Amino acid sequence: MKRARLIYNPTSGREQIKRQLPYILERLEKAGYEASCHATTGEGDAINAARTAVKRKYELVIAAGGDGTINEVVHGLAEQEYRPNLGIIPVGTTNDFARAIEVPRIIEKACDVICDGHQMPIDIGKVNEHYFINIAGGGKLTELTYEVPSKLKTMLGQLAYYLKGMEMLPFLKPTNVRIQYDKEVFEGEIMLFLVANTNSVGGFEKLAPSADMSDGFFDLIILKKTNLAEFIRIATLAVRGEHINDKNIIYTKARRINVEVDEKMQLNMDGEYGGMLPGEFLNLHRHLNVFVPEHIAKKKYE
Ligand SMILES: Nc1ncnc2c1ncn2[C@@H]1O[C@H](COP(=O)(O)OP(=O)(O)OP(=O)(O)O)[C@@H](O)[C@H]1O
Repeated sequence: MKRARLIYNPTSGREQIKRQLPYILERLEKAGYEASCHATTGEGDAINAARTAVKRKYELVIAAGGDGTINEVVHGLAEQEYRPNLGIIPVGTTNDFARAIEVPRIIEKACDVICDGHQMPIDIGKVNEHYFINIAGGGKLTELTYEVPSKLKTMLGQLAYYLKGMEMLPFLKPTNVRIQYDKEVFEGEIMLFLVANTNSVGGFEKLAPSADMSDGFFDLIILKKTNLAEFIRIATLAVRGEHINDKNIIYTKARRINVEVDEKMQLNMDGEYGGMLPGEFLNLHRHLNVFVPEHIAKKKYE
């Protein structure tokens, strides 16, 4: 019999997952899985729970939580040779990745997606020893995000927050970097760079309009040094996806991106702290099989 392990964060979002556990486990059993679950206890625990599920050779691992929990589960699976299929139940405050693959935030419907059994092979990003499934990035702006008390989780969700809270903007400072992407190089001062695997980032659904999560490429966005007025203008354009042709933006596809920095720079991965730069971003092509709605799987992959 196939076995499924549900890894859930009991503190995610509005904490509705706990009440729904019997329902989820029953749905999995009906779909032919022997199902069990693990409640995460704090930072890093979902990584260990995913590693254990790999060791025990589960066929399916389900991450239930926000982007933080999903990132940790992806980390625990992606580093292994044997990788169970991944299901997502989006019950977090922010679920950009679930939105990218169109998994609904309603638990019953997310269970339908898993139990219907349509899968899609998804690229995973790796930088140094960290993994991401949605987006990574760096720059002073992304460092400021950790100081935001409201804990809006993804970087650009926080950018939108900053744009509302204008008092943060004067703190935006450019950083000197050398970014090598495939055979090209950018050297100079930037406000931020983003390495996107999907086009769904904190409400900016057109930030990386041509991102394709299984083409083997990242969408790289570099925002060069700008003044405050230009920065706000470009952020406004980004809402409509009209930033990509701006002279201050480099927008391109790349498989391998190497970032060198003058000063130390923090890395943001799927909205969480992801270690320090310098680093090399590698695209692990079609590295994880993820359950998606039928119409998404049919579009390209079946
Ligand atoms: N039992 C727990 N108690 C407190 N924190 C936890 C627990 N389990 C996991 N966490 C932490 O919660 C973080 C955020 O989780 P996640 O992204 O799933 O939820 P979220 O609802 O989107 O986030 P948040 O409530 O922080 O806005 C995880 O990265 C993890 O480190």
